[in-house]
Parts: sequence; C-alpha cells; structure tokens
Amino acid sequence: MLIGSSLKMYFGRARTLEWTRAVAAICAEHPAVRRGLVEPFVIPTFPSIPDVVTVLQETGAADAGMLVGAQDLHWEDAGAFTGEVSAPELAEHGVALAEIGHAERRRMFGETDATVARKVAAALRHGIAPVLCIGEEAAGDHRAAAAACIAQLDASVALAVREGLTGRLVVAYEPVWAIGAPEPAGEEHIRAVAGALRAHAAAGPFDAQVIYGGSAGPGLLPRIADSVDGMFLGRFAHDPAAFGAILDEALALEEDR
Ligand SMILES: O=C(CO)COP(=O)(O)O
Repeated sequence: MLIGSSLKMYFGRARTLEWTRAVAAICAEHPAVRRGLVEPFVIPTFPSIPDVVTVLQETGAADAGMLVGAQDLHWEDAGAFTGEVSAPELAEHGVALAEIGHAERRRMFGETDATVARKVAAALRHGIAPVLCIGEEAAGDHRAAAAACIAQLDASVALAVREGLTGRLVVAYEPVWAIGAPEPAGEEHIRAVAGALRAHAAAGPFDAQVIYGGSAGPGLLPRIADSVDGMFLGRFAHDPAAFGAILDEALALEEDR
C-alpha cells in the first residue's frame, strides 16, 4: 500500500520540517513500513524538497522506503519556462513521485487533460511515477463517475502510451466534490469507482496503483481496502498521530489477510 500526504501550500518551511520529522520518525519505526507492507510518502512544496529528503535520510525513513514527491512538474526538460520545475531536476533531487493534474491546479491554474498528458509522459521519461489525480466534478451516480474517471485516465496517459512509455503509475482517485469537504465520499461510491479504475488501469502498459484522496483520514481505509492500493491524505494528516493511526489500520488489515 502507498500511503502519504501532500502538504499543498499549508505549511511554511519550519512547520514542514517539524511535521516531516514527526511523521518520518513514526514511519521509520512502524512495523507496517519496516515489513514492506506500506510505502509512505510526503509531497512538500518545491523549495522544501531538499530539506525533506535530508530529514528522511537522517531519521532512517528513507531507508525504510519512504518516498518524496513534488506537487507538479513541467512537461519540457529545460528552457525558457519561468517559474516552472522540470522532471530531470526533480529526479536529481531524489524525487520519486510527482502529482499531476490535481483538481486545484485544474481549477485555478488552467491545467487541462492535454497539459496533464504531457506532464505524465515527462515524468515517466525521467523515472518519476506520476500521481495522476482524477475525479468526477459533482457528486452523483457511481457508474457515471467511473465512466468519467476512466475517460480522464485514458486521456491523461494517451501520449505516454503513444510514446511507448512504461513504469509505475499512481492513479489518485479524488472526487472533486470530496476535496476540502468535511467527509470523504461514501465508501460504496469509492469502492465502485476505485475498483473500476483499478480494473481498467490493470489492462494498460503501466505498473498501476489506485489510491483514494478527498477528506481521507483515520477510519476510512478499513472500509475501502478491498478496492484501493493506498490513501492520499490532505488536512486529516496534519496531525502526525493521524498518519500513524492509518499505518496501524494498514498493518491490521494485512495481518487479517
Ligand atoms: O487533495 C487532497 C490530497 O491531494 C485531499 O485533500 P483533503 O484531504 O484536505 O480534502
């Protein structure tokens, strides 16, 4: 299972490092991580990436398998793209994952399926696993949601498929209406859509995993674990103890299997 959190733009440098030290210490010691049952990850802001990499090394969390991600990347490798960050530079920093097409970037920064497809290809070309964020806009029927998400997934990987790229692909199913909400989507909805996405992605050329995000926190994983390969946490992991509680849930699930 892949379990981690994007810090979005919530924390400054000091709080990012404080949070990362606490979560990395939990991960470095946690039996779910030490036994290889859970791969934890953290996605800080760009300028905090080098410090976060150092903290994971110092705490032993990196050796235990904890990964660092980026919240975005540009589709070109280099050039006159002011304000952007390339996949090769992120790879130099030790970044293993990159979020692509988060709902907030689509809504506020003009990302489209076309730019997302170019970014997915760029990440894969440089050995970075895309954390491809997809989800339906409005709450409704799970069949319609699954169809919309599958169409979005196909459009997002079309260029990578045409270029013959392969590698690890993390599909983050995040219903847009469940992001920043008081509660996650209902468990039946998540299980139906994530299950459909997982079956669809498994038929593609990638080593694909499907994780759920959108107001996820402790208590959700045991209810959806048969349909997802992990969790993508936001606000409800701001307390490091909540991150630890979700690792406990993952461990209990694996022990029950
Ligand atoms: O967008 C998310 C993770 O990337 C989810 O954020 P929240 O859990 O805070 O809704």
